[in-house]
Amino acid sequence: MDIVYIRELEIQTVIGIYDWERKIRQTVSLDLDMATDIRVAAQTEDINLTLDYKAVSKRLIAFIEEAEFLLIETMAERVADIVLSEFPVNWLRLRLGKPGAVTGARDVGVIIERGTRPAQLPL
Ligand SMILES: Nc1nc2c(c(=O)[nH]1)N=C([C@H](O)[C@@H](O)CO)CN2
Repeated sequence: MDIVYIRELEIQTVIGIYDWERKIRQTVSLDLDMATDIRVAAQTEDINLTLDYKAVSKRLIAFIEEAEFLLIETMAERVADIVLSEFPVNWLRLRLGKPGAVTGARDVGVIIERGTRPAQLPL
């Protein structure tokens, strides 16, 4: 199994549990590893026969920009649901970070894996 990935996709959104956070937009940063099979696309050079990382990115930007979650956990679960249900992906690993949310830390966040992990995928 192969991986199509997105790294450090930064999106502005309303996110957070505190009153002041409900009044501003903050940046979330997203890394996504998506298990798929790239071999047919590699042979044909047909974008329609692979997982289009631009299409995934545009869908997630549109969703997250409109969202107003309290917790990044909730956002992460919803993002995973979208990717698994709308794109040809059986398994994913998502890192969702909120850079600058904790003084002294560059980034904080969650990492989740969802779907059926391909047997030959290394840890
Ligand atoms: N596990 C989590 N911890 C915290 C979250 C969160 O979404 N998940 N959120 C906050 C606050 O919104 C924080 O980011 C404000 O600086 C605190 N902890």
